[in-house]
Amino acid sequence: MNNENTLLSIQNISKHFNDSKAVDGLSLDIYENEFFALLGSSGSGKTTLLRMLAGLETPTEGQILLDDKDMVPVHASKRPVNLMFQSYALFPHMSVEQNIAYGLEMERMERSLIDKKVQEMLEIIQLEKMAKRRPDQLSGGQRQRVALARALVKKPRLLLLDEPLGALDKKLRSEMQLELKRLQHEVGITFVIVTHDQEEALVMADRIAIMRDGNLLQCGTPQEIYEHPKDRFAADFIGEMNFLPGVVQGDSIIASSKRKISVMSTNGFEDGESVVAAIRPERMSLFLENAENSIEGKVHTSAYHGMDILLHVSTEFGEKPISVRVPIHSVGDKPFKAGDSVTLYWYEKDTRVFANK
Ligand SMILES: Nc1ncnc2c1ncn2[C@@H]1O[C@H](COP(=O)(O)OP(=O)(O)OP(=O)(O)O)[C@@H](O)[C@H]1O
Repeated sequence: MNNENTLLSIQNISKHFNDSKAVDGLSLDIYENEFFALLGSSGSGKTTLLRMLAGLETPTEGQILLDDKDMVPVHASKRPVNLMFQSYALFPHMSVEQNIAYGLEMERMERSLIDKKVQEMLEIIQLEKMAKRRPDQLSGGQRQRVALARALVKKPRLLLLDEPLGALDKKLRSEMQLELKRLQHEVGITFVIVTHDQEEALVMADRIAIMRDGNLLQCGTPQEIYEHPKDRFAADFIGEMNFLPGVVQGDSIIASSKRKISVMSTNGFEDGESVVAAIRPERMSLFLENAENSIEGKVHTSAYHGMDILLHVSTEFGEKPISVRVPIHSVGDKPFKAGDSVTLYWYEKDTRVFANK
């Protein structure tokens, strides 16, 4: 975890390509020893920002301070920063240890020191026994670890990773997410990772920045962002969310069916304003004591997911069925059929309120 010393301060940075504003006046601080994720949909400017940090793209305006020094005038090769691409770009004719040693040899480092550093990295990535193999004799996950070792052996202040797990299959991907986190912790170097996969960002990052249209929509810990998304877009982007439309009245929301939805806070909205009440599917339940909110409905579809059953329930709250995740242990092996009557319960503390737009 970070100790909240600022390592990198991005100040009002922009990159305009002709008339397209890829990054547009973005400011952000990244801490020492932090695992930071830039998350956003395609075209939101993540890669452009990363490339500016690496020195592969010159900002139209703004500053990038690393250890209080402006990096913008500094050539990519002179920055204490390393960028790892999705295609690991290992040298196919070289062994694992030669691949890791390459950057240090280019610096003409003394042989014994190179050997020591390579050995250290091999231990960290747990591939000591495969030091003599060539990349084509390794699995995808092992190749990935070699690429990481190669990027880390020169001990950059900052490691930038652009969709590093994009090429891996789902199972290996989740293994490598944990492995990357472990590695980052062990080497104590700040990682900035670009991903469009919200689950990946939640699992790996100490903090996440959600980017939208070249700017920062929200920045916070995974829990802050999941529990308190800034607006409807962020709520929809991270995890799943039900949105029930209505208008504010006092400290409640009145749905179009006139039914009252209790909320903890109307989030600054005034009486009569058009809003949505937002509730995550796993925070709704078929059995919940003392829940302030409930609604009857009919099962529209039911899908078995192993850990839980995902129900889509038609209610008076609108055309779109409400999604509910029902843990298997709470229903046993009792199947649901379309048309079954159910009642959904949820607490007001789990209900957020956003503008309806
Ligand atoms: N070299 C370029 N010339 C012109 N426009 C560009 C260039 N690079 C990026 N853009 C534009 O800038 C915007 C942001 O692109 P960027 O690649 O940074 O987004 P991204 O969030 O990384 O998307 P993805 O997840 O698809 O890679 C896009 O509209 C893109 O078309």
